[in-house]
Amino acid sequence: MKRVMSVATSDSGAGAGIQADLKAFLRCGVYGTTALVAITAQNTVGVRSIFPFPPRVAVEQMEAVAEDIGVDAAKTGMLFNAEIISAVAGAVRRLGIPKLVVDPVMVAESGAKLLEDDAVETYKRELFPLATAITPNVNEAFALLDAEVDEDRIREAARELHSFGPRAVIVTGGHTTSGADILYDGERFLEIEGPTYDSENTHGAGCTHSAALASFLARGFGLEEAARRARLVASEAVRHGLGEIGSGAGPVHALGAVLERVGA
Ligand SMILES: Nc1ncnc2c1ncn2[C@@H]1O[C@H](COP(=O)(O)OP(=O)(O)O)[C@@H](O)[C@H]1O
Ligand SMILES: Cc1ncc(COP(=O)(O)O)c(N)n1
Repeated sequence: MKRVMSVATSDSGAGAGIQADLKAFLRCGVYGTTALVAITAQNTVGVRSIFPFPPRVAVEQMEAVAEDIGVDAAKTGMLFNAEIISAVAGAVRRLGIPKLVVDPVMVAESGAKLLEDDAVETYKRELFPLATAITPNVNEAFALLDAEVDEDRIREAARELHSFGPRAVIVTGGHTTSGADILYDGERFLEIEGPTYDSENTHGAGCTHSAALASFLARGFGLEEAARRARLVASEAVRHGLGEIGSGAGPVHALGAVLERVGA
């Protein structure tokens, strides 16, 4: 079984973050491990507080897992500050993690800020160059470039983000009119299309997508096929989103489609 590590933050409501990643790993047929960098006190309505760990906490977890269990691919989620991003980048390099998906989480579905302002430069300088793919949503793509969101300029934004060194950029389409994820690999653009559901229960969609992408890369699929499968897993999770859990945006349900198929 392939081994995929999530380097991310805990969401106490378990809709996003490390908890969403583990559910996605299970859904995608890989063995999931975790390196926690921070804890949020969070529910479907909002984020009350954020407690970051000292950077070495993340590094020691990454080393412990790599030395015994191994890491075929990793994803990063909410990393919160520049020190943590820098320490994680150092560990990815030293441990020789072969495939890396960087989901530059900046703002929660509920509106809370999940990244300190001065951390954007560290992402671009230290972590993006190590990434197989970065997966900003449309708001994050433009925020990383300090630009206003403009749906007609997503391709330009992807091209500019590619210049920071990731092998590919996938701008996810959950908040765009077309709903397609836009993949740019430095040579061509691909529209990763799929069903779009009219649902408010999308808390954790981005986390599920990046964890699924890392899983399919670990399993040996090429980037395009992995991106198509990740789009499908994320959209299925949205389709089965749990409106009855909490009073805000309900959590996605990564295993919903699988449970439906087995009649559970
Ligand atoms: N309403 C939806 N229907 C189907 N797929 C969706 C929907 N919302 C998001 N997705 C998919 O979930 C993944 C995450 O997208 P997005 O919502 O852009 O990220 P984030 O959760 O980080 O804001 C993408 O693959 C996107 O296409
Ligand atoms: C710990 C953690 N990580 C990531 C997200 C983003 O997920 P979403 O945009 O779906 O709120 C979150 N809210 N909390």
